[in-house]
Amino acid sequence: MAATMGSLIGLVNKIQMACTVLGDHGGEGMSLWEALPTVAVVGGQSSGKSSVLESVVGRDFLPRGSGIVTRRPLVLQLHKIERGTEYAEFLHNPRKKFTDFAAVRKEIEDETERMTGRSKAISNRPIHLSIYSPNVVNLTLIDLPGLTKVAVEGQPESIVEDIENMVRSYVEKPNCIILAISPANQDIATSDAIKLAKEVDPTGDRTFGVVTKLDLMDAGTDCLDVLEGRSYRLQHPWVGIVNRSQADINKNVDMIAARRKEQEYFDSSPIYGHLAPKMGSVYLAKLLSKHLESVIRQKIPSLISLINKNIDDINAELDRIGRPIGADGGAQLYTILELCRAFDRVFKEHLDGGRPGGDRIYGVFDHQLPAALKKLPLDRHLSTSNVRKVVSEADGYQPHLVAPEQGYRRLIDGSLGFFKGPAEATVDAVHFVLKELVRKSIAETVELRRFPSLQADIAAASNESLEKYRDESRKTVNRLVEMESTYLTVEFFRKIHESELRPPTKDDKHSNRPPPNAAVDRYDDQHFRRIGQTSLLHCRWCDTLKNRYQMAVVYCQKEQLGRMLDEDPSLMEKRETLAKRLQLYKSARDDIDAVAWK
Ligand SMILES: Nc1nc2c(ncn2[C@@H]2O[C@H](COP(=O)(O)OP(=O)(O)OP(=O)(O)O)[C@@H](O)[C@H]2O)c(=O)[nH]1
Repeated sequence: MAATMGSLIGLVNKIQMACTVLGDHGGEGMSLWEALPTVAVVGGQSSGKSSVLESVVGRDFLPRGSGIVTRRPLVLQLHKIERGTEYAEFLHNPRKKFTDFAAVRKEIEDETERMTGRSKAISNRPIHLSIYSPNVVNLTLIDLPGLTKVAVEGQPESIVEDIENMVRSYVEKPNCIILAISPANQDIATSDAIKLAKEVDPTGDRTFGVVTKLDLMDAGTDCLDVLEGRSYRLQHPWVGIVNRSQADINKNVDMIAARRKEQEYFDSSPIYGHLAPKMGSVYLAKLLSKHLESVIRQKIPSLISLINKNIDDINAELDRIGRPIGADGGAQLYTILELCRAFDRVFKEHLDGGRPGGDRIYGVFDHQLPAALKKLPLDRHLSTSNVRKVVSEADGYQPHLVAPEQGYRRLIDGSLGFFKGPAEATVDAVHFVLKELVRKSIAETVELRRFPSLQADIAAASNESLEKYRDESRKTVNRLVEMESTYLTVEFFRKIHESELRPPTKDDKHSNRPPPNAAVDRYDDQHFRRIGQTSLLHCRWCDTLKNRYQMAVVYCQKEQLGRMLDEDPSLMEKRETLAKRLQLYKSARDDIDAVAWK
């Protein structure tokens, strides 16, 4: 890994900003925020926290005042730029570039109030401030409210504990680098910062001890025991600082001048002179930056795996609840058509194989219909006695030459009438199978799951089509039956006549065909049996009545796109959030890849 130092910290800055957009400030579970190293400035009130931060930055920009000034964590990201004027930017107002740092201070105050009101309450929602300057090192610092021992006027008693809890919630994270500020004019043993640091980081691995107000120590006392690590041992060297005094601030001594003055203090100090190169705010900034980089470097593999895990989790969740759909009409129409195609595929698989259910249609044709046809009372209708009755009623006793035409017509019409029942029942049976398959296909189309309205619409459109096709099928089969009746043409009777006059063939011996001369007796049983059999033969031919069902074609109406794609609003919102998170995690991963493997 040949990543440059600056780019590593720049990367963390970027990911931290992403976390803020994600609303991820730590808390439940292992968040990305918690995985990132940060530097938190901790100390008692008036210990000099703001002063240290400002001298690290080299600018005055933090709110000043008595009592509790810092009431929201301030995430301060320092970005080193090569040249140009320095400026500041807030994440809550990213379009505005601040070049006036007094305005930055004002905005911090205003933004604090926006969250907490004018009260002296505190909030753990951080304010994000980025400062771009040629005079800073890449560093992310978090300014936290000062630890206090007593609540002041207007503050609830719980404030002491609330602040401690908030500060603790930051510094107890194993990735937090603690900048513990203690004023030199107080006993280090009573330092709030050291007390808390000791509690959350007993080995002192991630605590940087900073002693302020060295210039304010009583004459004849010094802080060498602390600065040389004898009073309280930490893994990192202690750094002494001399900030601007209140008098300096009042005189508007500028920061650059203050840094120079600080360096002069150490260089010329008879007590601290030997430590001079390792003292002061400039050195502190470099020390922190270097440490932060080495920490980030170690963290990269675990950061990548955490991001990958988050991406996997979000993808799984999105697969479960569905991915966001486009907002414009064209995209929605496309989505709907895609969904309809998905449904169509499932439905066709049911019909053509791949999924069960379509075979029941063949069952209707192969079993149900033949069984019903077999049960038709044709034998009774065409029994000799009924044939005699029908023929006698239709043609009377008028002698008919060969075939009693009216009688034939009535017998065949009557027989064919029986076919209508099973034919319509077949249409209905197929209709119900198809309807059931539509229901099943909708339920089985995974893509449709999130769109209850579209499901209902597809069901309605499909059923409407099926209903239409049922009517058409009924008409068609009835028409087929009627066509068979009108088939009794002159030709039909001529053929019967011819067969009556034809001399008997060999085959006739085994048939019931009477000898030609029997035709003379027009009223014997043979005659009527023959009429019955001819009618039956004709009707049996009708068994081949073919069903001409057309499978329902399902289509979607283009109208009502919005209504069809309406979803549970909370689900929609969740999906949008997840999609946004996913995008941020992916870009964070890209950033890491770009820095880590450059
Ligand atoms: N002489 C001198 N004064 C200092 C030094 N550090 C801080 N001060 C002064 O001490 C006062 C408090 O300093 P701040 O930097 O505001 O302290 P803080 O810890 O941020 O205070 P709160 O935000 O109120 O908790 C200011 O008047 C500073 O000028 C220092 O090293 N030397």
